[in-house]
Amino acid sequence: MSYMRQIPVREKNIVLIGFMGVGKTTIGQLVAKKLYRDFIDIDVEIEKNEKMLIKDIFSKYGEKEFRRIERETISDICQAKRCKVVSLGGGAFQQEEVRNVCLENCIVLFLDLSWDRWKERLDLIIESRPVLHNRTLEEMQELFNARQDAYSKHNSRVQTDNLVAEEVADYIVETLKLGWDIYQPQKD
Ligand SMILES: Nc1ncnc2c1ncn2[C@@H]1O[C@H](COP(=O)(O)OP(=O)(O)OP(=O)(O)O)[C@@H](O)[C@H]1O
Ligand SMILES: O=C(O)C1=C[C@@H](O)[C@@H](O)[C@H](O)C1
Ligand SMILES: [Mg+2]
Repeated sequence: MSYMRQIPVREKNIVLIGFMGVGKTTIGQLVAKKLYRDFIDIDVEIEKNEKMLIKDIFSKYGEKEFRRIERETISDICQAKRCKVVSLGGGAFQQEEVRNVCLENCIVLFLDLSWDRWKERLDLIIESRPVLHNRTLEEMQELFNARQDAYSKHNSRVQTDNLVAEEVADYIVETLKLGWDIYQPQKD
């Protein structure tokens, strides 16, 4: 067995996962502010490093290349940084390597939102999410359902259906401070 240096819990990065549009970016920023931590949004990091919008990376290089860049960006940040709040892109947790690096080094919080509430947000997000382009609503629902299995690997889940972003952020801060519902997920 390889020797792994334990990261003290209070220094671990807090990573937010969940389907696109559930609020990872919005809520991650709020949580970071409340905990006096720096905030890192992986989509923003990628756009900064590549000097391109994500939708242009998709159209110029394709999704496979985007996923490679995404995987490397997350891996570097999750292993090198401490005490950050990190919001992932909605598809990142589909990659096993991303799940492993996050669950080994960070506290992973799943932002859960029902399909019915999610549908109401579609107009807000569709333009900048190429994965949703050219899909019918039924196909989006299939993708939503297909991704839930990967999101089930987390250390804690927050049901966000009836909460505004500020309330979700407050709930997360309380959860972390009081150690509510933080558990180890089953291995893949
Ligand atoms: N709890 C909430 N209640 C209502 N609206 C919200 C809530 N959280 C986020 N929103 C709104 O939903 C939209 C999408 O939020 P956001 O960009 O934070 O999602 P995301 O999870 O980061 O998506 P992606 O995976 O694509 O990066 C924004 O317009 C945001 O204002
Ligand atoms: O859910 C997805 O597959 C994506 C979500 C966004 O955050 C971006 O990472 C990108 O648009 C892909
Ligand atoms: Mg986001």
